[in-house]
Amino acid sequence: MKIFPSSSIKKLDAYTIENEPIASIDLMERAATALTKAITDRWNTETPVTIFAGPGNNGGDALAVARMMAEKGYKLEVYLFNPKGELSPDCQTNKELVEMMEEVAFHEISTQFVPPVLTPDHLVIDGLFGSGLNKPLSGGFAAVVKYINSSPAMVVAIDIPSGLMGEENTFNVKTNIIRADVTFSLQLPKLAFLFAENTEFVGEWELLDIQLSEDGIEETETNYEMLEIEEIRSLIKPRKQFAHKGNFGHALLIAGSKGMAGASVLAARACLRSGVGLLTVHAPMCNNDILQTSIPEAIVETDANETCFAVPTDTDDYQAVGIGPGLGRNEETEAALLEQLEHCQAPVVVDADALNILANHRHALTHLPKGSILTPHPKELERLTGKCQDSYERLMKACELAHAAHVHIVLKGAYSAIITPEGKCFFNPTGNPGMATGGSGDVLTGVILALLAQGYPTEEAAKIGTYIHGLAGDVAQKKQGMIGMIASDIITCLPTAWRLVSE
Ligand SMILES: NC(=O)C1=CN([C@@H]2O[C@H](COP(=O)(O)OP(=O)(O)OC[C@H]3O[C@@H](n4cnc5c(N)ncnc54)[C@H](O)[C@@H]3O)[C@@H](O)[C@H]2O)[C@@H](O)CC1
Ligand SMILES: Nc1ncnc2c1ncn2[C@@H]1O[C@H](COP(=O)(O)OP(=O)(O)O)[C@@H](O)[C@H]1O
Ligand SMILES: [K+]
Repeated sequence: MKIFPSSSIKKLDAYTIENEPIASIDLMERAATALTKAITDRWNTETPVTIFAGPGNNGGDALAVARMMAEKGYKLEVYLFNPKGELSPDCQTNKELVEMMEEVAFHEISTQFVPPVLTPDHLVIDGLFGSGLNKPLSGGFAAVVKYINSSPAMVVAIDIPSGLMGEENTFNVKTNIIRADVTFSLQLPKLAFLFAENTEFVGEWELLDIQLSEDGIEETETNYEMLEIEEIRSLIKPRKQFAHKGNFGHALLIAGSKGMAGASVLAARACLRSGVGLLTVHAPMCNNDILQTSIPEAIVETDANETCFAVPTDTDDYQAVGIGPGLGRNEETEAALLEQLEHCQAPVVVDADALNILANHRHALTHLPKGSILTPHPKELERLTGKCQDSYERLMKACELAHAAHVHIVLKGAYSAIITPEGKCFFNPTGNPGMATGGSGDVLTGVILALLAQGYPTEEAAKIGTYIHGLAGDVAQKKQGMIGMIASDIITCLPTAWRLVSE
């Protein structure tokens, strides 16, 4: 599913109007019908409703919703803010329609606004501004937003909370943005919904289908997309009847140190549960017995060092290498890692301590093996790129790094972003906060390593791996609950996740 910047949404709207064809006012009617259904499904006619409409088409939507809800018997009060005496044509039409309805208490505000009483029973519908917002709210509009935010009422935002920009909010005035409980967004999500710091404004969000032109969506370019199960399913290669383990690659995992054998065990198990033909784990001598007993399916190659990775190994026989989980950061490991990466031909998944070491040797980032993937969580990314003020800036910096180093990046978190060197970002919808537990990232490294070893192109390996990892987390959450689940449960649920997307 594509995610468009606000500038493209207007064009898409126009494309639909021209090519469906449909009159602009009828498209608004369609949006209002979907909005009214979504609202009336959740709140009954007993709910006192106060609607705040702005001068543009977001306000037009709100006024049309007011009319439709009044026709269903809701008791409504409507405030239309028109400080410049200028409404969009469709907003004007809907104003005239709602003004005529006796059952609606309608107020058009041009200067003085006496705020209505809002109780915890009230439902506020926010239709002040939508995707047409072009600067942070200020003055009278900011005052209205603050009033709504300070009230105890439930708030539903139409399309996007008023005051929130669709993409960048780094320099926005946070107190002047509506804090919605629910946002009903039209057709497609906004990029801003995917950032942690905006949940306080967006609340729970739901998409409403208003049948914007499929051709228009297809033709309009965007750098942002949400992964969907159909795409992942189409990427997974079926196994041939006479397939043998040689067809599924030999992966090398360089992981673990004294006290952190667990990270290597988790990554190795996840790799084996993701279809790899053979797996060799390179580990310090002290972890040999642990690995041999806990993962009989893996081959263990011991480092000459007792406690950490210190001697680079030959990678010629491997199709992919995973490096980092539980590696530690001592000097010997640092030197070994840099040398290992310099001489490696196969694509590498670089995670955890390997990323932290690279943060101190940024020059090495630019000559990673072709097809490599970095899998940082936000803190690891900032060690590589420098501090970021918010998720948008972090995403932009990750894009710059992917471009400069010519690597793919999986920026982890809720809605993990898979970023290509060309600047495309694919957001992952699977996963849940139960995965915010030590070791979950090691599992992801193992899954992506297995896919690279099987010969999946880098972008596909990152997409499939991230999606499956989150899906396994969702299956684990259903079985164990968010609080009780641990990273090993994600591994246990990988087979079910694979079945869900491949059968
Ligand atoms: N995209 C779609 O698919 C559809 C969009 N519709 C609605 O139309 C909305 C977009 O409508 P518009 O483009 O008219 O945009 P808005 O309704 O967001 O308002 C834009 C107007 O507000 C002014 N404005 C922008 N920022 C301001 C600020 N900080 N302070 C004061 N005034 C400001 C602009 O100059 C313009 O006049 C969507 O959010 C949605 O609710 C629906 O009616 C139909 C379909
Ligand atoms: N709230 C969440 N929603 C979805 N996925 C999450 C959430 N929290 C964590 N995850 C996923 O769990 C993994 C955590 O990785 P990481 O932080 O590296 O953990 P660790 O270092 O403990 O292995 C990532 O893949 C991340 O996307
Ligand atoms: K709004």
